[in-house]
Amino acid sequence: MIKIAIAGVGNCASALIQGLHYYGGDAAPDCAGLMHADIGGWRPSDIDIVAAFDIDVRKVGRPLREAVFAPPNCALVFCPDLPRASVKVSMAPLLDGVAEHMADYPDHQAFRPSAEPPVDVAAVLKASGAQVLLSYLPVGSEAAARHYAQACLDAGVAFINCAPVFIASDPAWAARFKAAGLPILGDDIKSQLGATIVHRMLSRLFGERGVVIDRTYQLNTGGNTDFLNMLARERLRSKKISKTRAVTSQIAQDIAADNVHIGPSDYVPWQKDNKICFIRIEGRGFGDVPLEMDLKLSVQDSPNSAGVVIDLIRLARVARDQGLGGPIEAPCAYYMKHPPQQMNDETARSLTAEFIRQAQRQAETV
Ligand SMILES: O=P(O)(O)OC[C@H]1O[C@@H](O)[C@H](O)[C@@H](O)[C@@H]1O
Repeated sequence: MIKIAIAGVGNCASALIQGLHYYGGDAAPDCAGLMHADIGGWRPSDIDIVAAFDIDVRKVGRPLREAVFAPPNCALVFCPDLPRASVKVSMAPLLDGVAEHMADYPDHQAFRPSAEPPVDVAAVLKASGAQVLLSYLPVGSEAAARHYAQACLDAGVAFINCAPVFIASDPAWAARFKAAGLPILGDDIKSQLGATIVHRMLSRLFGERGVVIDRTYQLNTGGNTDFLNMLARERLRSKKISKTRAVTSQIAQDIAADNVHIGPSDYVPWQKDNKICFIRIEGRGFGDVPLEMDLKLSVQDSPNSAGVVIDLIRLARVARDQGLGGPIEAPCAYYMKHPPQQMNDETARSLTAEFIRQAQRQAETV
């Protein structure tokens, strides 16, 4: 089994945990909806959650199978019956890992930090036997993200950083993971078929077809706690950088910062976990003649993220077994918005495929 721990029992954790059970049962024998059924001999049903951390009184102390459906979680329920055996959610140190603006909206006013004393994260990781920690902290949780990264180093655990806090892409942190012989995959999850991958692919297409991009925007609205938290503009610094670089790295020519606007745009409570993205690209083609493209994408945000995380967990385990420390470059570039090294998605995909093929070969010879 691949033993994982989860920091942050929000909508993304809900979708992932439902997915683990969904793909472990008879519901999807053909594995439709997965990018990879098997990575290095590991299937989704081989993933076991051995520890979970949160701070919300409605989740802490409860079995994870119940906590994932506790408010304010609102992810689509596509697999309601989760197995009985499940860990209890531990109280994490508060730090800055608390979403903002919850007092302003009725659905969120019941939020309180649990009165339970916070656990020692590294000690819980060690005692649970976790091999990989997944960070689903709210945007802007700079101190909390570093706390979990340090706990991974202390406990000998691989780290997957789904949040837009720069750890894998910070050379100092990357070096510390490398020295410890522990893989790190980050930063900021790029969803399975979401705003970033679509905007990147289209930006690249313009360049490949000789069309100059003059201006572009990506506006996103949603109604989950992630979007609520992002109303706090001061928490958005890294997120804006991450999302913007993910796209501008794919634009063939230099483009002035003023001509690119990418970000979370508004919180619309009734949208719940439905994220709606509007992309506009204005360019000039043959004869300098203008053209423009508008696109609307509507997705369920959390399953869209889980479709990527389910690969990353298995890649982290494979890398850990191979003794690879530090950021694993190709999967970081393929699955994350702000990797240590940006690549185009075609290159990142083929290098990741090669990494998986090698892991498969090793699994077959064992
Ligand atoms: O759709 P994109 O642009 O790839 O971004 C997706 C992800 O971005 C992360 O920052 C969010 O916290 C996730 O919930 C989300 O799935």
